[in-house]
Amino acid sequence: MRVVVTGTPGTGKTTATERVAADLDLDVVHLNRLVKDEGLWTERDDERDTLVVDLDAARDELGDWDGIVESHLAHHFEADRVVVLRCRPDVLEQRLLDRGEAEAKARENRESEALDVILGEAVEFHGEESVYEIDTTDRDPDAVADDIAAVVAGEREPSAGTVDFIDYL
Ligand SMILES: Nc1ncnc2c1ncn2[C@@H]1O[C@H](COP(=O)(O)OP(=O)(O)OP(=O)(O)O)[C@@H](O)[C@H]1O
Repeated sequence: MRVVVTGTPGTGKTTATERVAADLDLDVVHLNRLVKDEGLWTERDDERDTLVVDLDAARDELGDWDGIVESHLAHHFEADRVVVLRCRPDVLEQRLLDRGEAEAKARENRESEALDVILGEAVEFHGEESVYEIDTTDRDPDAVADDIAAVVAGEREPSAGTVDFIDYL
């Protein structure tokens, strides 16, 4: 079973999937770490202080994977189920600022979250029947991890478009 966990930076993918890995004894790939460790990028985006990921090289590196891949780019990979973590944009912006991100980056991600950018891509690439949206606002990481585990176990119905953050633009 291949499950990707995607979502705007700050929705809590790394935090929640670390707990799922511990609870379920599953392999979890944190793609951002793999990209850095293996040099799977093409250039540095100095303005955004990020690396431009080489998705083909990342696909090759992952090979015939099983378990969970976590990243805001994870929905670009083939998968059986696609979890999209969501967070109310003002809360998301604050989480990013608390994590030490630059104001411009926090604001950009707040706007992207309000516009459903990643959810839209996930549905476009995989179809609504494969997408599971989980709102992490006001929920602790263990509760989010339980919801992801329920997707892995096949105990949740697909859901997309269940949150509406457009008023937070
Ligand atoms: N459920 C939660 N409630 C409150 N804060 C959270 C929650 N999950 C994560 N956080 C905090 O929000 C910040 C972002 O979390 P995390 O790094 O897991 O997000 P991410 O989606 O993996 O981000 P990135 O895509 O940049 O790796 C961290 O400081 C983390 O401690």
